[in-house]
Amino acid sequence: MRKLSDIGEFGLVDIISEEFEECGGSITRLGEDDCAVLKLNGDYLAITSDLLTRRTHLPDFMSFEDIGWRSVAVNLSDLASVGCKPLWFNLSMALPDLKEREFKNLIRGVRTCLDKYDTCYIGGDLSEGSQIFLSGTAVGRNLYKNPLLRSGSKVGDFVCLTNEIGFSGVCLEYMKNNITLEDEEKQKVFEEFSRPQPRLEQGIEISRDGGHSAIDLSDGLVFSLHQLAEAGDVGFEISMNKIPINRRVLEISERENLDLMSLLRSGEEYELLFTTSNEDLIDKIEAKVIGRVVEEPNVYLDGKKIKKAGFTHF
Ligand SMILES: Nc1ncnc2c1ncn2[C@@H]1O[C@H](COP(=O)(O)OP(=O)(O)O)[C@@H](O)[C@H]1O
Ligand SMILES: Cc1ncc(C[n+]2csc(CCOP(=O)(O)OP(=O)(O)O)c2C)c(N)n1
Ligand SMILES: [Mg+2]
Repeated sequence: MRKLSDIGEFGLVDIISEEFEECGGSITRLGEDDCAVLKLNGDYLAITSDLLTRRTHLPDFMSFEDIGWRSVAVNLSDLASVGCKPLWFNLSMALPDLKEREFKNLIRGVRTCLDKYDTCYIGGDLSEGSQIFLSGTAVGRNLYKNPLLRSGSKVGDFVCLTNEIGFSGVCLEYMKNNITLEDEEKQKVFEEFSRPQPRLEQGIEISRDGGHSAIDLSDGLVFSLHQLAEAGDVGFEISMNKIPINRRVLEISERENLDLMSLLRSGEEYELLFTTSNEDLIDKIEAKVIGRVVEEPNVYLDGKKIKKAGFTHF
């Protein structure tokens, strides 16, 4: 009998999807987008859940405040990727017997992130547990009746990223392979990892100014390119030299002999990958064009197909 690790995260989502009919009011299908998007009285609402566990998502260098921040940010990033403004947030927690101060710091991190993005805390649940386990749920609304779905890419569109990437990959290399980082580099890498910035402003502008599709990079650039291309039944032609890898990341990679492709697969980054034909939008939000949408399915990097690989659970 197969076990979950033989089936993998996406196989498991398929098993769940087979069990349920399409849901009235939902314009997304189970497993296909970063959020469920629901049409209600002419409005588009988005709802998403993302969870964090100590072993998989929360390295020891993170403070309790960082952990609280991150539990909100990863959920708001999903709302950003469908171009929705966050409204409400709910957090369920299983916790070991922490010190009161640690718990208060965690909650302060939650509050700081919610305040930054003008989102209201509305409830949750608490249980004791052997390890930290935080499951957030966020609800948002699309102001422009143009929720960004993964399926919307059009041939000829520009393929874009909202900002530079790369720190999460360096962080993973540091933790897995113990690469050498100077103190200041280490501090920057840890900070970038601990405080992801959901790209809500850009996501909302992309939706307003006619963006066609979007996804966040939580599973890594390479994986997300494949997911976005597949969902739109199109292909992407990407130029390696256009991918905006942070200058300091490049310096570290060169010095430590890191493989750039593995950095692009690392995941746990929260920039948006999106498609649009609107060059004014790209200029306005200072997005970086990394390639074009083409008819031929698959993802081509400098003309060569790249394998769909990234982080998956189980
Ligand atoms: N337990 C589940 N039940 C139904 N759908 C799920 C479940 N877990 C994941 N999914 C769906 O699979 C897709 C990918 O999930 P996830 O990796 O969490 O998305 P994201 O990377 O955008 O946070 C989403 O559409 C999500 O709703
Ligand atoms: C510092 C660090 N540790 C571990 C990883 C490996 N990793 C890549 S993606 C990922 C989890 C992605 O989060 P997930 O729970 O799939 O988020 P979602 O896609 O649901 O938003 C992990 C642990 C990493 N990239 N960086
Ligand atoms: Mg995932």
